[in-house]
Amino acid sequence: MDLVNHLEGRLLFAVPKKGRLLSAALNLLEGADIQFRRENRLDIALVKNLPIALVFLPAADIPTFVGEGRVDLGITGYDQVQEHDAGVRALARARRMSNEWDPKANGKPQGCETVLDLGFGVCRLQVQVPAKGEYAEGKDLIGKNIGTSFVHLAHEYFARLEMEQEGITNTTQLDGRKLRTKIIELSGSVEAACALGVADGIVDLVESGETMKAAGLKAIDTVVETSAILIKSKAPSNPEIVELIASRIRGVITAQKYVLCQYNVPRSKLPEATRITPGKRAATVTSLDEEGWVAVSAMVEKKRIAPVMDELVKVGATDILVLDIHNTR
Ligand SMILES: Nc1ncnc2c1ncn2[C@@H]1O[C@H](COP(=O)(O)OP(=O)(O)OP(=O)(O)O)[C@@H](O)[C@H]1O
Ligand SMILES: O=P(O)(O)OC[C@H]1O[C@H](OP(=O)(O)OP(=O)(O)O)[C@H](O)[C@@H]1O
Repeated sequence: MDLVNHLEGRLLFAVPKKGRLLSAALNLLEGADIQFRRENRLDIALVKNLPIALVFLPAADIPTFVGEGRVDLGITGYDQVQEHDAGVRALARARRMSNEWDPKANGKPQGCETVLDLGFGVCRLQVQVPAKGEYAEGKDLIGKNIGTSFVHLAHEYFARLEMEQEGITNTTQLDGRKLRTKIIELSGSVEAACALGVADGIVDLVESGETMKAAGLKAIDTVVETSAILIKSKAPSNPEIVELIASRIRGVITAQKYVLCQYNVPRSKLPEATRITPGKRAATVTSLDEEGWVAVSAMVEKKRIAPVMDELVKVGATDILVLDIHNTR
């Protein structure tokens, strides 16, 4: 089937085609009941049960497609959106410098908006240097070679440091600055750059720190803290479907974050117990057949459930059950 000719009237939703965000993004789609079958090697998949088409793109390109309004919705890293925005700022600066800048040139709304933090893909974009070397802070790298895939964020980071060093406080003077620090664009395995003599320092992502440690590097500063986000274009083709998808995904995320805690407690202890499990809005309290006892059910953050159960036992709760929540709205 020629999929491209079946896109008419469908909302386009970009999903990372590979890498760290792919499997969590696919889990979210499944949880939100977005049903599709992706043909081998095809980067477009029609959704069976909604007027949506999924477009599988590199995470780094998704902010461009969404920002230019070519795609309505997307899942990518906050770091990628920041890098894209820094690239747009760089282009605008270059145009201003060459007097080519025409603010009315593009009447269409540009840029993307964050709809939701998705809670996965959590890591930091950090400045890293050889662990045993002489560099201790970002400014020690001014004038040196920096390897990175995040060239625009690295450029802005070092431009700021250079300006600070020169006592310049007016950031508009970023325009037309020739950076003394050399930013070297690398597309992967950035950590190898120092050991191979390509760079004195790097700007790259760190999650557990294993890759950094294995490469004999240490972090000396953080440029951006990031996690996966749902973004939308400023003028989506169908705002109602965007809201529907956002609401379904929000429900899945909440379900993943919370468990349902149910227990019985003497009515006299109810105020203490509901202080421990206040619920999202409020705990649900029902009477039990047994005189003087009530049953309580409340949503509790998954990561807090063990201490919450300890506290409940202390105030006299019994028959405590913890249940997974499949979905919520
Ligand atoms: N170690 C990590 N832990 C958590 N999230 C990460 C990690 N590495 C990357 N990410 C997130 O996933 C996004 C995509 O990175 P990833 O390395 O998977 O890229 P990719 O699309 O496979 O491209 P590449 O070919 O450059 O590796 C990053 O922008 C970041 O938001
Ligand atoms: O702190 P850690 O848990 O070790 O994770 C950090 C690594 O993960 C990412 O790379 P990835 O493995 O996705 O491959 P890449 O280098 O090809 O981008 C990132 O670029 C780091 O190299």
